[in-house]
Amino acid sequence: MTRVSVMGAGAWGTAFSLVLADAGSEVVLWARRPEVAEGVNRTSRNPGYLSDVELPAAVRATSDPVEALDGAEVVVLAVPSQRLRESLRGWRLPASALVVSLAKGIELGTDQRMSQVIAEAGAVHPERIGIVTGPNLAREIAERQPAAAVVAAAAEATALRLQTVCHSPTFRPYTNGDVLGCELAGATKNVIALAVGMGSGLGYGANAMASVMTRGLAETARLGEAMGADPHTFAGLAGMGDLAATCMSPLSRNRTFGEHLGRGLGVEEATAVSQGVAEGVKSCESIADLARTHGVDMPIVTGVQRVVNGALTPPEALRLLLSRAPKPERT
Ligand SMILES: NC(=O)c1ccc[n+]([C@@H]2O[C@H](COP(=O)([O-])OP(=O)(O)OC[C@H]3O[C@@H](n4cnc5c(N)ncnc54)[C@H](O)[C@@H]3O)[C@@H](O)[C@H]2O)c1
Ligand SMILES: O=P(O)(O)OC[C@H](O)CO
Repeated sequence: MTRVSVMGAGAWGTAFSLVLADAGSEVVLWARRPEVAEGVNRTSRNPGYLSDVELPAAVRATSDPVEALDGAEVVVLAVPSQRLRESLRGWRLPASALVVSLAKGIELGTDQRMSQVIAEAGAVHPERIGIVTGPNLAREIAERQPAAAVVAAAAEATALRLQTVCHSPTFRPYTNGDVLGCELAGATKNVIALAVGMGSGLGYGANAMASVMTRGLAETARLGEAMGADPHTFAGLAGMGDLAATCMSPLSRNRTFGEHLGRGLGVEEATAVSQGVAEGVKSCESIADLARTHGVDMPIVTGVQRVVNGALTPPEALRLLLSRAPKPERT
């Protein structure tokens, strides 16, 4: 039985703990708040997130990171992207453990992907790092609805080991060696979902949604190719798959946040009425920066960034997108 630590007891850390336990691992879930850890141990439910979901007996919790990490063969990092570096600085990861990121974001200020933050701040060799991504809305996963996912790692042995560790009767992970492409796709789809949400908040329907999704994927793939990713990644689960789930589902925090903006709320007001982290609100800045650095045109990401910064309203951003010079689809 593999001993896995899940560091972060939010919606996805909690749901993924259930997957790992269903796949046969012994899981220790680290929660920042002692009352959350105590609640998990006493009631087999996380009082803070998905509180109606009963967790398997193989999941126990602690608020002590040293206890959580003790003896872990696999460490799963489930804190928001912008909090990963500071979290890693406070933890001592077991020397030989595989380290997996669940976060979908790009770090502000450094423009680093999560695997890069783990290598740098956690002093972990890239061969021991993996990520899990794909169309995985936490609520559906916790209800054991079927889903596929991607386990990406530079080292094939790492990807295969992690695939085994999280392959449950309802969760089907595929391996992928393109860590860069998978991470870019996961972070950028959150920004595209904000744009789709804005369109929905403005009252637009399926045509607008499909147009933003498709052109959003085109600009994501452009950035990926410029940075050296495999173009096929963007048509797969980490790309098209996750984009579709996030943009279409009312469960998505990013899409919902965008809807609030589209209905006229400001970023602070939308944050106040939102539950859980909408990663795209921060990552739009770092992805727009990556686009500038690599000379890639990303009009949807840039439009979202300008709305988030308060430079444009959603209707103004839409008008700008539609008034761009006409061009062939494949440029
Ligand atoms: N919820 C989903 O459906 C889902 C699915 C796939 C991937 N993800 C990704 O997983 C990551 C985590 O998302 P989530 O849904 O669990 O978020 P969440 O908002 O539900 O929970 C975030 C967790 O991080 C903790 N946290 C917040 N600030 C922290 C800090 N400064 N230091 C340490 N811990 C802190 C919170 O206490 C909480 O336990 C995000 O990058 C998200 O994009 C989420
Ligand atoms: O709720 P969101 O918008 O963070 O999306 C959740 C997942 O990333 C979907 O795969």
